[in-house]
Amino acid sequence: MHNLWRIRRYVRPYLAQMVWLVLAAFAATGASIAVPLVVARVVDGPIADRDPAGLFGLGALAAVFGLIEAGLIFIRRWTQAASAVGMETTIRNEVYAHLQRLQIGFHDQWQSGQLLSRVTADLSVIRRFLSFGLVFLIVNTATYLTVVALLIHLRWPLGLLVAASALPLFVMSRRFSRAYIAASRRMQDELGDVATLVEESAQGLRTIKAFGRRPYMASRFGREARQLHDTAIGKGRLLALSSARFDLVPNLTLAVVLVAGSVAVAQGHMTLGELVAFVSLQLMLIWPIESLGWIIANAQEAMTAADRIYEVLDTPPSIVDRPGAAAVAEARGHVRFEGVSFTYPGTTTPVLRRVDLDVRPGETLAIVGTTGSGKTSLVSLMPRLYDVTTGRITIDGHDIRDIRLSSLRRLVGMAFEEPTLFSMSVRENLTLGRQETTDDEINEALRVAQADFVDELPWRLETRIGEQGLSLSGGQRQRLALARAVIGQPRVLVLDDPLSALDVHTEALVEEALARVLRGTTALLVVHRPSTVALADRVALLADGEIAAVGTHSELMSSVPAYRAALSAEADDVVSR
Ligand SMILES: Nc1ncnc2c1ncn2[C@@H]1O[C@H](COP(=O)(O)OP(=O)(O)OP(=O)(O)O)[C@@H](O)[C@H]1O
Repeated sequence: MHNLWRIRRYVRPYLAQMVWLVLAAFAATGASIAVPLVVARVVDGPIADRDPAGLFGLGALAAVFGLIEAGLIFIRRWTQAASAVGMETTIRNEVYAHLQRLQIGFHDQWQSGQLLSRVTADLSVIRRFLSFGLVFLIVNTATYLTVVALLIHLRWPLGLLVAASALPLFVMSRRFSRAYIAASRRMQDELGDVATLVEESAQGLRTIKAFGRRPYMASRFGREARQLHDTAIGKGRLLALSSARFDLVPNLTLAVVLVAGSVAVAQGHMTLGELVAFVSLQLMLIWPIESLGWIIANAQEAMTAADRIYEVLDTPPSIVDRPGAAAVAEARGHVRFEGVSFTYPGTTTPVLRRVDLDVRPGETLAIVGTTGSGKTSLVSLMPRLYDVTTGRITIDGHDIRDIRLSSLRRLVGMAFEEPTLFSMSVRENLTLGRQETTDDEINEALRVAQADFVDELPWRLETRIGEQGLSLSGGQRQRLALARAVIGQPRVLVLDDPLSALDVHTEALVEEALARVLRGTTALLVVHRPSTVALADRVALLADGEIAAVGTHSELMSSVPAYRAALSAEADDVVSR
């Protein structure tokens, strides 16, 4: 309940609209309550007196009330839709922005399908609650109380009987809500699991097909979908059973009222018109009671949805600007790792231990090591994708945690082994972090990355690339990612094996152009192939998370057998790939 209550912050801007719509709903209910009272007058007046002229006036009055009710319902529904969609959009934008702010460590630990279902399905549940559940909860409760008060006023013994029927309804609704909340949380979590599977399968479709794993994946998906189906059926059954029970109470009460009311009319304690009005009013209670099950269900779902959304929103981003962090406009690019150790969040074994490195301005340091030795982890610390666990990394003597993140990410350009391109134009992909880049700078970056294939694309820089750039080859994607990293000549360039998908000829061309870029910038270069090592001034050998040796390529070749082994193992690996 607490988290659902917190949603009120998003309701506040729409408070005036919400008040209007509740007032409209009240007025509409008032108009509909008035109709049975007019009918009572019709029965006891013109019908009993056989006065057709009187009938006309009261009939017109009932029609006016009917029209007013219809008009007010239109106003309510219209305002309702606009305000609820507005609130949903605001929350969705906030959750999305928060997800962007959260560190990579958070995303490592959360399945993307779970996040997806929170941003879509859970928010729709909250929208439904704000637009229907909440409004009907208020209006139906008020209708119920008003009608019961009127019934007691009309004929108190029968009215009290109707009021007493609220007791079993109360007991039933408590039981129902307890069972339903567990079922709805289970279903929302399972929905997230299914979304994760769909997303993974869409991304890994090629691998699945290539390994002939379609039947296996289909059966895995079938199992999850079946589970979701069973939970949904269980939830539906719970709702159906409760709705039937909720429905039974007013109908049984109605039967008792009809019998007792007829006796009262026969004994002259009540007029026929009063009985008609009583029964008509009592019929008006059926919808508020029937809808009780649905409203409780909707409120429970909204509570679990709010819990799930706040699980994300309440996770504070851990990689943020420190208080007093400053922008660094000009840097020479002197990079130092001082006693750096790093353990991935949520794990206990350090993947980097006591790493000390000194990369002078303009120097290129290659990082070599066997697979799993921690190369990617090491370079990921540079743009603060993760923060060091102990020790520090400095640029020109500033701890990178004391540099504003926006400034740091301008100083540091990065290309990953797995290049991610977005469903946008080549230009937008290239200038992702630097919108102000000129065409000349873009062309220069494309030249360095040997990405002249862009000229042959149908709309050159404006060509949209498919989802994740799938319509490009692996090598083409890598070259675009490399161009993106070198654009604007960042002071520190971090390249995590950016040439792995290139053929030998293209690689040689890229290396040649890259050599010129590297002269003007400090670079950390994760390298697998001996040929790429030539780009570096010095090499650091990483073994099992520790720096085993630092020196020039020829020094290490001649004096460190582990270096020779690491490079030849990588070379073998490349050949076998
Ligand atoms: N997100 C993560 N969470 C937990 N552990 C991780 C994560 N990413 C990598 N690791 C672990 O950290 C260690 C170092 O991985 P890393 O990717 O840095 O090695 P690498 O030298 O770059 O390997 P490769 O040459 O295969 O790319 C490995 O044992 C890996 O299992």
